[in-house]
Amino acid sequence: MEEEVREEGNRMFGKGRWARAIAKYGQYIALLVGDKTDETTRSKLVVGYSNRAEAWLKVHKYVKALDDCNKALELDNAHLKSLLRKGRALEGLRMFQEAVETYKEILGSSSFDCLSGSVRDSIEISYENAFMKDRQTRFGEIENAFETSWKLFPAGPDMIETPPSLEEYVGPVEIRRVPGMGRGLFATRNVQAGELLLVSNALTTNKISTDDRSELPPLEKKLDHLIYAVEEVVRDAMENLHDLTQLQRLIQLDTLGGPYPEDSQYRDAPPMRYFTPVNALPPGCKSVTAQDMTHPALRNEFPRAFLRRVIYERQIYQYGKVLKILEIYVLPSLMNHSCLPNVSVMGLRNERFSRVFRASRDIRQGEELFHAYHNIFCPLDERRWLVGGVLCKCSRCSLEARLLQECSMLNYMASECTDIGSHCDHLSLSTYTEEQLERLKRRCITAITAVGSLFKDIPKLSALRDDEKDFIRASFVRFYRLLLDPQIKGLPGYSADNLLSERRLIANIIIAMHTCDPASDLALAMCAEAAKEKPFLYNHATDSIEPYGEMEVLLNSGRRILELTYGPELTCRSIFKIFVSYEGSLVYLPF
Ligand SMILES: C[S@@+](CC[C@H](N)C(=O)[O-])C[C@H]1O[C@@H](n2cnc3c(N)ncnc32)[C@H](O)[C@@H]1O
Repeated sequence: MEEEVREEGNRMFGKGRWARAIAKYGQYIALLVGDKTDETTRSKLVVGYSNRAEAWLKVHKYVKALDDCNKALELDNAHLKSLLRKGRALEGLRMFQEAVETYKEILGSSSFDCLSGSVRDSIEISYENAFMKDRQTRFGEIENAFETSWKLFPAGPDMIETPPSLEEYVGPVEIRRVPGMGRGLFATRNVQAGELLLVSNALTTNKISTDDRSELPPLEKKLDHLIYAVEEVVRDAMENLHDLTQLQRLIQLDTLGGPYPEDSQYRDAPPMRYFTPVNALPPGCKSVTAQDMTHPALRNEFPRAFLRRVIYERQIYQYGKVLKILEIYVLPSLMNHSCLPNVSVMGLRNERFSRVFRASRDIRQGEELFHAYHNIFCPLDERRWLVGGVLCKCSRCSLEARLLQECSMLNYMASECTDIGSHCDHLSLSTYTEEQLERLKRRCITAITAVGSLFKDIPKLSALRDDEKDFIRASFVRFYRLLLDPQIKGLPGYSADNLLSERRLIANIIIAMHTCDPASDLALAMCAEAAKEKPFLYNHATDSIEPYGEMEVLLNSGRRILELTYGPELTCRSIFKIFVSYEGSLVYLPF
């Protein structure tokens, strides 16, 4: 009788009807328990628990799967299928260290050699993957993941199409309150340029199809998606209480928008353990507890109106338009913005939308961490309100605001830059007549010359430090970008030699560009179509331009440029997107 029930369970499993299979295996187990002393019954029970575990795995109920595996292993501690399923359940719970131990047990078992070659191979691969993920979670060792995936493909920009899947990592980072700015992230120790700070995966993402003509406006869809995502995570965590971490992260949903004094109850600086993977918690530090569940966010009590406003304000004020994609990152959402960021962000379009945060220069212990929310290569007026609808308080904006007030010529150049930009934004250059292009080009050339002389002729500007000059010049990058546009090629009256005289600026800007995502796009646009002739490299140390010919040399020079920019102690050996530009050619450098 019980065998019929088990077979029915197997049939349901074979048809992919997981819930039915789980119920049938449950029935099977219920018919057997009570008489565990009998050897045959014990082995039947092992199969029952183990099969149900497999069905739980199919529906991603890892705690339940783990529980069934443990019950099976209590009865037969050498049952390989149960050990294997236990390993997968532990991986599902992101408990990689325990998963590694479990796979090790299988590899060391006497019956391992009796398995078929392909099963042995797949177990070895599972072990290696879990090992790699464990190292990623605890030590931020993500280089292996890159190397493995990158090695599979030929070098070149295509590499970005195959980004590896990464586990989350929390490095030397802590949350602190920042006067007048809510909370921020800070370095807990001295960090070298290039060091990994965080790897975060999106809590939820929402793609909005552009040609969707349904009645619902995109914003409403995002809201629905967000609410659905909140409900899903809450529901899942309620059923699966070991996985409270994700739920805890929802506390941070309010960081999506600007400051809301009336919502101050939501705006605590939460403890880091909410964000730290279980295996990476310091000894003695407890993971999330049921007590932590008292926060309104965790009971999904964010009012819809609140979420709506959060999304509206982010969309309209921060970006000035409705975004096509909404991704929610929790810990990174506590990082404030600066137009002089010290953190670079690399977004991977893998299935979990991983974001990799690294120090883009040396950072001292206790220093606040900033990344750039938006394109920082435009004049102050275009940047200042892009920080969630509030005025940017970063040091670059403050200095620039003062200088623009005091220096009418700089002010004029800023409006000229914005005006020139509007030509590119609103009307594709390809629709311009020859004459219009020529006029635009001349304006750019005049502007470049004028910006160059500002820093020589105006005492307030010539007195600035070199780095301050550079970041103010970076606000006028558009002039250069336009001249590198294929539509405006030729440049009679403004030869490559002239441009080269501005190469120090260009080199600096390009180096700065990879410190933030949107700017990297700009670098790409700026460089992609440009001359592929002999490239040059700006050498900070000698303040000179060095010609390079060979790709091999370029790879080395990419590493060198980082060393020169960030200091010789650079130890980072991971993959970086580096744009090295010399008269505009682009190289995508893995190292
Ligand atoms: C993604 S959150 C960052 C975390 C935020 N400080 C918090 O406590 O939730 C973005 C918000 O932080 C504040 N903020 C971040 N960078 C800022 C900056 N440079 N100037 C002024 N406000 C900033 C703004 O209120 C912005 O809407």
